[in-house]
Amino acid sequence: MSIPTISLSQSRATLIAAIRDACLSHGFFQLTDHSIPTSLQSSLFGQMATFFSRPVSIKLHSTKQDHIEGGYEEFRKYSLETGRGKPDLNEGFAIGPAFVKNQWPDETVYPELSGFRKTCESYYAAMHSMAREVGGLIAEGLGLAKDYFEEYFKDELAHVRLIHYFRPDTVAEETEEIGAGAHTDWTLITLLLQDQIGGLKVQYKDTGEWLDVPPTPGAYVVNCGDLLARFTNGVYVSARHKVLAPPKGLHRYSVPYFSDGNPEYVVDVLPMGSEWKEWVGDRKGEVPKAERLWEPVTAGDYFQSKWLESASGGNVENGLGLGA
Ligand SMILES: O=C(O)CCC(=O)C(=O)O
Ligand SMILES: [Fe+2]
Repeated sequence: MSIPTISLSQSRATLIAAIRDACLSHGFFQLTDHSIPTSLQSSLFGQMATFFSRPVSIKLHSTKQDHIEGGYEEFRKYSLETGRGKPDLNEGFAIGPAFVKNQWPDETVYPELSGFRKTCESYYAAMHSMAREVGGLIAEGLGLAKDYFEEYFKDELAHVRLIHYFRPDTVAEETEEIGAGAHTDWTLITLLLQDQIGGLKVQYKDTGEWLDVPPTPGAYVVNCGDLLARFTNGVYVSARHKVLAPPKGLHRYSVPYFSDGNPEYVVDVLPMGSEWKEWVGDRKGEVPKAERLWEPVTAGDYFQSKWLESASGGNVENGLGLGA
């Protein structure tokens, strides 16, 4: 059993149906034959390796100042698994849209980082278009117009997060350590690029089994987030996933694009089209209010509440920011 791999170069109808099946079963799939250039992916990985290899004191100069901004996020800053009580073994660099403050490293002071900002901005723009494209395919699969989510994507407060996972010397090899604790994403969809190290696992809702998401060069791992689950009243799966810490000496790099939406957008059960009937059996038509699983929420409020939960210490007994 593994998550499906779906090629973007097939007939639109087949593609839409394949994505819908994946959203209904695993909530995860890999997308191949997309239009993101390999050269952009490799320059991004190159820039990430250079940035994260700088001393912490330098990286701290570009520390992110609040939840919507971009910038450096220290090792062990977050704990994604509610109640696990331990911080995740990763550091990151968040990139927000141009209308928020991004704490870029000063490339005149650190010439080794020249091109970092430009590469990150190109990558962000490419991911925003890809998210809109995938959003269109998902909308059509729900029997809605292709541009149904346009208002959601307009002035979207999405973030790309450059992530660097490693096991510090102080953490024994034999301990089972977690790079990112089990969680669901807070997004409509997430588009993730991962390197060849592996360690990402997704829980299959029917059996509880943890399935590997095997590294596939250049492919995007796409998953449904909590907002897509809310839009579909829980029919599309926002699956739990986690990342194991790499073995000592190995470094894993991954890059999710979190489609968190326009902060003002109200997320509520969709007016599902006629096809909804055919593929969801007895849950047909517009889902009656009495059966709704969640109350409407703005995308911005949802993002803020989840961010505070993972960063405030809510998931870690003695607070966060413990440093490496
Ligand atoms: O690094 C990965 O493979 C996944 C990261 C992730 O799930 C997250 O940051 O939400
Ligand atoms: Fe995630």
